[in-house]
Amino acid sequence: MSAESAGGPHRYVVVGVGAVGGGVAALLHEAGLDVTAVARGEHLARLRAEGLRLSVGHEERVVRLRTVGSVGEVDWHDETVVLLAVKSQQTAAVLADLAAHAPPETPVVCLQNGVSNERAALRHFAHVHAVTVMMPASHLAPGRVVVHSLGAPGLLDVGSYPAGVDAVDEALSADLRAAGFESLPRPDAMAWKHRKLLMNLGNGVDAACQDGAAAERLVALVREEGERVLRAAGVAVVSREDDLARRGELLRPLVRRDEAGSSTWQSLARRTGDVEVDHLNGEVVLLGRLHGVPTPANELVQRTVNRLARDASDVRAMDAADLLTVLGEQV
Ligand SMILES: NC(=O)C1=CN([C@@H]2O[C@H](COP(=O)(O)OP(=O)(O)OC[C@H]3O[C@@H](n4cnc5c(N)ncnc54)[C@H](OP(=O)(O)O)[C@@H]3O)[C@@H](O)[C@H]2O)C=CC1
Ligand SMILES: CC(C)(CO)C(=O)C(=O)O
Repeated sequence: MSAESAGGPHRYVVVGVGAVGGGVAALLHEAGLDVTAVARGEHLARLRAEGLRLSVGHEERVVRLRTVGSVGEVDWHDETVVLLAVKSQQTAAVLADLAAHAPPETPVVCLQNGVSNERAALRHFAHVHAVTVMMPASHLAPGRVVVHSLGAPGLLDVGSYPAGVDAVDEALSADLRAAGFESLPRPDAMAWKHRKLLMNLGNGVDAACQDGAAAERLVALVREEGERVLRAAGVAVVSREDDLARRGELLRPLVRRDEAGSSTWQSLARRTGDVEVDHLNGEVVLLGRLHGVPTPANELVQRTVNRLARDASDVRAMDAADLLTVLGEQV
């Protein structure tokens, strides 16, 4: 626990140590926090054999994390906090596993995009927390994580789900600050996550389509639908201005477009076979259906990106102009 921390000491179990989870686990570990990483496959083998090759900004080093191959191998304690950092389509399987092994009072923190993970976690665990993840990072090869920021490695504001701030939020936020992140406890974390959701509606287009004016138009369409749907659903969303003010110049990402795109681009680039789009554009589609708002652009992006993932297609192989034509739109 950091000296600043309140409500601890905490032991962090990070489930999913890819771009975000790997970066957070490594930096918390380097700050002296007790961290266990849960990984799988070739990534797990590399972490055990060679450690995590971590780049942050221009610096690179190897970080030796305590690593296990499943949550069943974790030595669970009362003070354990789970940081869930898998893609949203992987959450259900992880939660089922966690429910079988972790004590039910374990706090579960969703270090993820989208807004569906917290609700899913609450079916199994009474204490769920939400983090708005502003952290451009990539994990494109086993054993390797790159944090693309020249400023703070990430901006990770924390709050209780569905609302409020408790001692776990305060302690986690302090530990994240001790690890170099920018972080504040926030009682309205989900309003921030809904603003982030609107931004992430562009992830699928970034993964599927070449850059250019047509892609920009398609992103604008999915976001306009998203704004309309959230308004119709009466969901609280922080303003674009507040979001921009919070980001300020804190991150200064160094992402090179040829090296890593959005997290959905990375899933497609790694040919993982599945993508997060059902929990990003699919969230807008779901809310649209519940509230009688048409969402053709989000439906098309959802279907298209799922198909590309299933077919293990190349990234950015499509021309967004073709998708605009399907929608009866043009640049
Ligand atoms: N990357 C980024 O820049 C950002 C990502 N985010 C969000 O953060 C969340 C995590 O994304 P990201 O870090 O990119 O994802 P990654 O795919 O890079 O990392 C997820 C890791 O979890 C592993 N995993 C999945 N299921 C299990 C399991 N059951 N047991 C152990 N390990 C498992 C994956 O393994 P495998 O590869 O085998 O599937 C992978 O190594 C997402 O919600 C994303 O949208 C938010 C902001 C920025
Ligand atoms: C880094 C960022 C903001 C945009 O690409 C992101 O959230 C993601 O990749 O999912």
